[in-house]
Amino acid sequence: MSTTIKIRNLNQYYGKKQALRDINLRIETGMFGLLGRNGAGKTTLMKVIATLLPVSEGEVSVCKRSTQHPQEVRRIVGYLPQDFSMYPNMTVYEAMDYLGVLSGLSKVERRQRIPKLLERVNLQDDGRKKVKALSGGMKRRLGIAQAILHDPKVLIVDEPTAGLDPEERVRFRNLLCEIAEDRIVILSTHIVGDIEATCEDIAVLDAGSVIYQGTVTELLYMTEGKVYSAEISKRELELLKKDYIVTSMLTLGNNVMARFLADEKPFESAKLCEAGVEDAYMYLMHMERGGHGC
Ligand SMILES: Nc1ncnc2c1ncn2[C@@H]1O[C@H](COP(=O)(O)OP(=O)(O)OP(=O)(O)O)[C@@H](O)[C@H]1O
Repeated sequence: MSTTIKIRNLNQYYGKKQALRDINLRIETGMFGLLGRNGAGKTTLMKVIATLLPVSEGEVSVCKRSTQHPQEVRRIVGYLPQDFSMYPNMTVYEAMDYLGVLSGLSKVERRQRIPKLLERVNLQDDGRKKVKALSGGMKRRLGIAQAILHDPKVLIVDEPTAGLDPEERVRFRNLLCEIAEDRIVILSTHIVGDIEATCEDIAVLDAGSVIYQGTVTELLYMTEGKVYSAEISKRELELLKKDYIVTSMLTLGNNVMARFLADEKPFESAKLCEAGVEDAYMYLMHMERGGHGC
């Protein structure tokens, strides 16, 4: 069976408030990144796909199963919400076992599956620890183990790396990439670096609309030739900010190394740089807000 998510003309409302506007997306096997600032509509879209919110208008199907039949979709979708927490007083193994019972797994299946899953998320030595004693990163990994307990074809993870230290973040991202080898993993984040490191296909949401859908490479291509850097004084930086979008800056003694977007070389000492996803994202946001070049 094909692993594809199809979203057609989706409009989603909370009462009168429209959270998603005319979304059309097709998502295939692999890591798919959903990027957008706070309030852009990422969580709403993920909840619709996971059937936690009924579709207001439009059509959503997961592996040819319509979200109008939530039970069918839930069998093939795993979801790790932003504010994941589970049974703090149980041990890791007990919590997994309990969730296995709720998912309808037999005792034999649970005995076979749980140790393998704990190993996959590198918690094989922590089965007897209380859930509340785990670190933030370990809890997130346990969250993944519970979300793939029923071996779903689609795994949806909402802002998983916020608050993790760099080592845990890399470990977590690698885990998601492994899981995405034979299924769809949708990763929602406002951390551009997470997308850069893991996803080839992405969608960028802004104020409920998809403002970009395609590959990271194409997004970078759009910004090629528009990213410059220059060492300037702090006063010059203030002037630069008035005319250009500054995407990063690094203090160098009294000066600043500024990275900014410009359609053409603005002054002699500015050096053309290779575009990064963060630059491309800023460019996209600027164009979306009615910017005419930089
Ligand atoms: N239960 C709700 N009732 C009313 N409005 C809501 C509700 N949940 C979300 N919204 C609104 O819908 C819009 C989209 O919110 P959503 O949580 O999907 O965005 P998000 O991109 O996931 O943001 P974040 O990165 O902060 O999680 C926002 O304007 C938000 O205020």
